Amino acid sequence: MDAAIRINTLSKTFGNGRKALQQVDLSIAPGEMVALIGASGSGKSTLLRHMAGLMAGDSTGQGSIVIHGRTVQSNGKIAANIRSVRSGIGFVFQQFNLVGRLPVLVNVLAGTLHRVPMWRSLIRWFTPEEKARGIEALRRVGIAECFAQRASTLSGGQQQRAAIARAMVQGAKVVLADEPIASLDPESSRKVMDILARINREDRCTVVVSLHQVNVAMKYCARTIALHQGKVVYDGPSVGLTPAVLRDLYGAEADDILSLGDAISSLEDKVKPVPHLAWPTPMAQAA
Ligand SMILES: Nc1ncnc2c1ncn2[C@@H]1O[C@H](COP(=O)(O)OP(=O)(O)OP(=O)(O)O)[C@@H](O)[C@H]1O
Repeated sequence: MDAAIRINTLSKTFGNGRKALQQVDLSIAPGEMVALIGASGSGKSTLLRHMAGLMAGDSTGQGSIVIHGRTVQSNGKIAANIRSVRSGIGFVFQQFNLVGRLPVLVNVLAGTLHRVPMWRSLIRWFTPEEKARGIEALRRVGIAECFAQRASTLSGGQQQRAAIARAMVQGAKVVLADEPIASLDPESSRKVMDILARINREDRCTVVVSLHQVNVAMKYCARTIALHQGKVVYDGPSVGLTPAVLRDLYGAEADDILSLGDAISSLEDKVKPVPHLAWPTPMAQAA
């Protein structure tokens, strides 16, 4: 089967000479839910932004990203039809990216804007069917009753759930979530992760989620990709990332990723771990 996401030899060097990604090669199958972990500065956000075509990689090599057979970027150039390619990619940001003064439902329906004519998007006129779809997405994330409220009046966790509802309405087959629980309390974190797991399971949506802590990755994702200084240092079953392996890969920085005082570990008994799929031998190399 064709990969949902294929990344070939992608590198990114910022203007200041910082090598944020180095020769990244990855293939993610349709319907996978994959965690991207790594210490601060390891390149997680940069990689997700490249996948969404929000940033172009280096043009000195053969770097490319293809999502569901459509080129996002190739050799440092974002595809000319990126708007159309991006319509199949939902992006969930750490800071939600909702328009605070607009009602929740309008924010969610922004996910349909690639499909509606420009004049309708300008006056924010949506058909009853579109509104019903938006309400249904809000129901699935558990905040349908908030549809008419201004987005700014929602809690952080509710805003993040609205952001995921926006990706659902968009009909995204790939959802990229960049540290979606980094600024949330434990209970909200659990709800957001549960919703990402549900859209993965029920909608067969491919989900790539960057996380700081490996214990959250283990609970929700069968596969983890670990980055260190822009390189993929581990790609395999999440359960394989034992403290010893993490210390091998990250040295002293492993404590950051292992931190067990975080959010979801305190809710351990409430969260059902995902069944771990059989996975080929993990790729691990010295950092
Ligand atoms: N616009 C930029 N210009 C220069 N360097 C950058 C830029 N954006 C990111 N970097 C650098 O690239 C590296 C990777 O950053 P990135 O934000 O992708 O890491 P991260 O793993 O997402 O970190 P965090 O967990 O703290 O969000 C870091 O060293 C960062 O300082």
